Amino acid sequence: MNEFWQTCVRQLEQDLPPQQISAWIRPLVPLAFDEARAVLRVSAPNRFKLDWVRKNFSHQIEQLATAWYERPVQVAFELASHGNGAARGVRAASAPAAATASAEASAAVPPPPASRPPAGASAGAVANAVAEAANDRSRLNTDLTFKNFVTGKANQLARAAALQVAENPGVSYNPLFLYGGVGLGKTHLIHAIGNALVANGTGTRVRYVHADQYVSDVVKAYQRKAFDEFKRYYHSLDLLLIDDIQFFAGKNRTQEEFFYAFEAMVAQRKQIIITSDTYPKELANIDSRLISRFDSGLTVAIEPPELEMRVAILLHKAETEGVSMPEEVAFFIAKHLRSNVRELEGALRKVSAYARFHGREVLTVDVCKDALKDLLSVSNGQITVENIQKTVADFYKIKVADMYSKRRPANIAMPRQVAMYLAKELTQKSLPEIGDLFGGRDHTTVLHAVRKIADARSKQTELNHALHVLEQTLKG
Ligand SMILES: Nc1ncnc2c1ncn2[C@@H]1O[C@H](COP(=O)(O)OP(=O)(O)OP(=O)(O)O)[C@@H](O)[C@H]1O
Repeated sequence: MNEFWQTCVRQLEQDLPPQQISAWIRPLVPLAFDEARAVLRVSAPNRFKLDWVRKNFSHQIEQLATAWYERPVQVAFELASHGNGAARGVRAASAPAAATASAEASAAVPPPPASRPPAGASAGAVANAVAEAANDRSRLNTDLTFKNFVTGKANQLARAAALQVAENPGVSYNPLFLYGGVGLGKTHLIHAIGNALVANGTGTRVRYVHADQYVSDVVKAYQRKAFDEFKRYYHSLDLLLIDDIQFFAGKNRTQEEFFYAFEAMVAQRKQIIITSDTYPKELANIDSRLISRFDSGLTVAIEPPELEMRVAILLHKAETEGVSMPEEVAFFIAKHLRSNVRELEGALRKVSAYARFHGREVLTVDVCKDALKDLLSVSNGQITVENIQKTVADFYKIKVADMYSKRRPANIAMPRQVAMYLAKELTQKSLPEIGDLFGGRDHTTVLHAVRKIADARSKQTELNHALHVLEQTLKG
């Protein structure tokens, strides 16, 4: 297993910039490989790193492990405990080190105050230790700041609102509700707000929590009958950043607890910032009193970046990672990859690893074409009806098959009509051809859909916004 791990790290070093290797990969410790279940256990030094690595690198590590062991391998991340030999990744002076005896133990328990730095430490070291402890408690990622958040038309409103909240927490917009599709920078922006407040040095108690984690904190508080402690902790925060709130769907007890925390915090002018993949009223299986609270502050969308912004993001990321990228190369990538920033980051990593591996010092369009062959073949070419059907189905979270099916419940019929409207608007296909591609429907059905959506779009702001996002995603 150790041999695998060394090879795995070496391979990741080819694909990822050095900062990411030292921040996320080096602190991981392989614990054991369970032959029977084909599970590789890997520990991370704290909850934040664990969540981040699980979200961003587990796929790559699993692929490497699968290739090494020559069968599908699953990677199970867990928090380092003092006993599992991974403690070297845990900062001795940081508060959570004391609290993370096991993965679960720290979850519902409020982190203790920062422990005293060791005697004899310099003032700078003390400040660093305190800042590190604050960051560990807050689960903030210090790499995600306003400074490295590229702004454009798609996110300028969200960024302005975020800056405003960072300057006047609890006063201006409470809650701030940010919504948008995957990989568009919602998480980045809320960490930036948290980091800005921690950097003020006013001792603001900040906590970033993914909605999934909050749900599991509620479950653990339940199991341990520790609700008072749970409440005291969440209600005592000055800033709560809660990511991907759509994961509260159907979790009634979690919603109830969150409702109390929300009311308590807002009444005391403590700031709450929420992200979601959709705007409040569109959230499914969330209590209506919560939805109305979510909408009571400021709700702002982050939209997919337009071409120039995608170029700016690529150039910025390339520069920070020490990759020299000519503008024409950035334009080439940005023209072909249109959906989100995470996809652009992945492309940049691929291109630079490919260039390094093949000894190509200068990135050219030809290098990109080779390096991104797989990605480009998927996104290449004109807008097709199939592409529209898939994009609309993803957006409304229905099955692509429902685009052709005869089912007619409203949650399917409306997206299908939207897809027909976009097919008419964005492709050269005739009404009968579109009808055929939607499960052999008559051209009058398509015409009806096109007229209906065009009319509704002019009257309903939310629909107009959704269509704008879809058009942007499809056209780039
Ligand atoms: N405007 C931006 N400038 C610089 N980097 C960005 C920008 N927007 C997004 N990113 C980067 O893109 C990646 C994905 O962003 P992030 O995780 O914030 O997306 P998200 O909207 O929270 O997505 P999800 O809903 O999937 O969690 C991150 O590495 C983030 O730093």
